[in-house]
Amino acid sequence: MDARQLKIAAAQAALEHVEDGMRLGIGTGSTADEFVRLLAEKVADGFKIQGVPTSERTARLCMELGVPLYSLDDLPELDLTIDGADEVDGALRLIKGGGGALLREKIVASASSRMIVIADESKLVDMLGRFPLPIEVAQFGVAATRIAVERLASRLGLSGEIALRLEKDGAYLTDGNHFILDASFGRIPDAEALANGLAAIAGVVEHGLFLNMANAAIIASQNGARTLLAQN
Ligand SMILES: O=C(CO)[C@H](O)[C@H](O)COP(=O)(O)O
Repeated sequence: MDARQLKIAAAQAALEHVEDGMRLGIGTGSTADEFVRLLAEKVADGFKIQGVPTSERTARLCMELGVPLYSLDDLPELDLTIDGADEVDGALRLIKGGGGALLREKIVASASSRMIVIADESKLVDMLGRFPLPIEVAQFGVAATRIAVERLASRLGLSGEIALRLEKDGAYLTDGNHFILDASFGRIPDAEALANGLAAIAGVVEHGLFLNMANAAIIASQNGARTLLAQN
């Protein structure tokens, strides 16, 4: 299986957890896109779901393919969210936000009774931190926020570049009109301390550490898709 087929395998396995009539959070990224394509085929066959997208990108794809969408304000309590991840550790703690949708992804996952992560095995790590941690920050005072993040990192014994995410026309802007700082700290031994510290910084809107959120992760490899369950 090539990289795309692995994503499709994970998405296909996740679809088995989606029941007729569910209120469904729909994630963002290339793996989540495969899930949307498979879901759209079921919807075309008469399967009923109410979807809440985690980004404008996912909303566009859903609309193009006929997946019914609602806003989270219309459907503030969801049954299940299916989303990708940039990293997954053995305790199903995640780094998310590579696609820039971390704030909406975290809000939607938090509004869901269950979250299932879909990924290929390249995303599995023994400790979070190989992937740069996305931190969504207010545009106002970004230099001061970055210094506050650096000081926090140093208190926790972490170091590494903290880079403003760029795209071709300048700084990358999230759907909420915020900037992203990508923090290359390397291995993060105490993800809880980092998450708590980031949450306490005024300019930080949200960070990409998703701790105690995923109930299951469906990991696709050449041997098929296997499901890891959270211990909580
Ligand atoms: O967090 C995300 C977007 O903000 C994505 O879930 C994450 O980046 C994984 O994307 P992909 O499936 O393309 O590897």
